[in-house]
Amino acid sequence: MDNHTLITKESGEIAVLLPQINEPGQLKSLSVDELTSLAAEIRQFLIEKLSVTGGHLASNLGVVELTLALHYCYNSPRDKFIFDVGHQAYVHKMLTGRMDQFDTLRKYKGMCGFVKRSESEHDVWEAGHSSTSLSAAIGMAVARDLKGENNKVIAMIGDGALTGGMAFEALNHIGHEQKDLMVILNDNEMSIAPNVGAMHNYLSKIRSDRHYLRAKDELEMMLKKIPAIGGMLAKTGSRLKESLKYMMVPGVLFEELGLTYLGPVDGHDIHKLIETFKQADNVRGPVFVHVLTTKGKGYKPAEADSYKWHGITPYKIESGQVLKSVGNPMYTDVFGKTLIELGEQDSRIIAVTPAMPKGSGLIPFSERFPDRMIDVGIAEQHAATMCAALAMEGMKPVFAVYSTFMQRAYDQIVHDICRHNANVMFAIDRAGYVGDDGETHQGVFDIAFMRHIPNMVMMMPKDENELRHMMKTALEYNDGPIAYRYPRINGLGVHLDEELVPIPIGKWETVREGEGYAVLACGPMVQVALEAADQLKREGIHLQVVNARFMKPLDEEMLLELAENGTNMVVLEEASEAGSLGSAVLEFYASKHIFDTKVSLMGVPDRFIEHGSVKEQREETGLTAAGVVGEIKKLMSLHPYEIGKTQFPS
Ligand SMILES: Cc1ncc(C[n+]2csc(CCOP(=O)(O)OP(=O)(O)O)c2C)c(N)n1
Ligand SMILES: CC(=O)[C@@H](O)[C@H](O)COP(=O)(O)O
Ligand SMILES: [Mg+2]
Repeated sequence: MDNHTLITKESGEIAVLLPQINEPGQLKSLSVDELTSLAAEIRQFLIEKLSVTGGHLASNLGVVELTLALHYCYNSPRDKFIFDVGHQAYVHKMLTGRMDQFDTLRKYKGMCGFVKRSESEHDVWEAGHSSTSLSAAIGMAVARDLKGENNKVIAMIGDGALTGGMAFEALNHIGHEQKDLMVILNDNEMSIAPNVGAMHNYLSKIRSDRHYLRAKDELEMMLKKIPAIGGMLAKTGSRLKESLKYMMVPGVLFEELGLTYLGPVDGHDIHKLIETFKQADNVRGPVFVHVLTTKGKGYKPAEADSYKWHGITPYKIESGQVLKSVGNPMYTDVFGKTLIELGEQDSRIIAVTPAMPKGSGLIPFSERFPDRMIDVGIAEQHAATMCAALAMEGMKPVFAVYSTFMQRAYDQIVHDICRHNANVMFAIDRAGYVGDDGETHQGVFDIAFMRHIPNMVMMMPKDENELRHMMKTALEYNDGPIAYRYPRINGLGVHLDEELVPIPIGKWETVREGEGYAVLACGPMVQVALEAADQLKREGIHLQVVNARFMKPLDEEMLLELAENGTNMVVLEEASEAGSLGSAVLEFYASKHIFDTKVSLMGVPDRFIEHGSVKEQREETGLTAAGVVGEIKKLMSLHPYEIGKTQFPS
């Protein structure tokens, strides 16, 4: 593709430098002024491309100069660039030969929204989940030294990602190991939401305090002037130096951890960035470079509200108007609204979010009950254990968490919540396929890793109205942890009951009568099964559809009844086929020594499912009405059932 066509005329500006960049080595011949012009062209490109595809605009606009300076100063892929989360690597992708793929960003079979090793040799570390970069950096540095190589290892971590426990664990180890590596803190004072926590407060102090902002060199010069002569005076001198350091040297916390702190440096000033990296190159051991950036830099709407523009759907460039498809309320919205209703009734309810207040639909709740919504930062493990303690003190915590991020808290769920049998309610959002974020974010493992834990109750609603009833069920359940999981899609637009009635624990419902063959489905798959039943009905086949709304406990009575009737069945779920509801059904029959019942599994196969729309992901894995029809017909041919015992109205 001709790179000259990359920048449209819409902006009236034509890119001059950008079309010439096919690989990062070409940057080295540019002057700082040219790099600055290139930064403007990159921004224009991103603003235009993402207006069509959507994506993580604000984070990427903030790191344009930083990424340019890194590629200018170092030699990727020999030097290893590790991007934390990996949502802010668009500029890196542009500079490493992928400019022509931006029209396919996050699209099915298109370019991934995160760092992806199969896309480029310059992508050395994949992520999607936060706070892994520092562990990756020390791992690569140790390996480099053992291999006797001498490349640089550079981790770029955001201030949000720095709130994650893993990052602290890694810093602790990095300071101990004293390997040569560079940690770049991209501090834009934002996680997705405004950042939280004591570390955030500490960084803000460095940012804003004029004393702290003094150049470190200047301070060191001052300190050197304190006489270094023997005896009392020397002792006093060194104590004084230490005190002054604590008072005046920025980043002393990182210095005390064993990293050389450089900064804070303006992350939009390429000249200063280059100077700082040169300085860093002269340091032995780990260096911590504190870079200050503005999230959304260069696009007014994104600068003004980077929260909204963190991950954005397509928009109009001129007005910044976001083009959202109108549809039924999302499950998340119904969750948020219902939580307020329940919160009015029960003051013990406390919502806990690990850094996803808006994504989890909790903003209205936090506005209504400011003291009862806690954002703990990117700290899923801590959130889970804290919820256990809240519950043990008589509160009713709702751990609102994306399925994928809950993976972080597995041990805390086992050890602190389930073992204590604490009354924690889990609101597991993004359960099932999530669409354009792709494989790192799919919510398809939680049934498998939750249902085997003693004391856990787990359910999934067939529609948003049932979600409301499940939330009431959870609130009234006082026998231990209970989870309701729901997908990242619009609801069905069903009527929402005002009066909420608890559902009997472990009771499934038959939503369509049938004979001989049944689909046991959960969540949105119930709708898919009903569509399949409609298609089969036209062929005279009466498929029973069961809303298997409890993943644990199972409706054993219904399962025994189905077996007694000789019903052959498909278990349909948007969850890993291994270990989820289908496995639970098979385990149940095996435990009862029932081996005649034919059970076929339709779930997510044993591989990671890439980005695309939810529809495409379902099609790829056969979780569609057509897929169910095919599977039922296969069952019919392998295990014919004598149809005709029951009469159905036509
Ligand atoms: C374990 C985990 N929890 C939550 C998230 C969701 N998440 C993605 S980016 C992000 C904010 C990261 O903030 P920061 O590192 O400062 O990057 P910025 O977008 O500000 O550049 C969050 C909370 C995640 N990716 N991983
Ligand atoms: C990078 C990241 O992890 C988040 O920004 C994520 O993309 C948010 O996903 P939702 O759009 O589902 O809230
Ligand atoms: Mg940030």
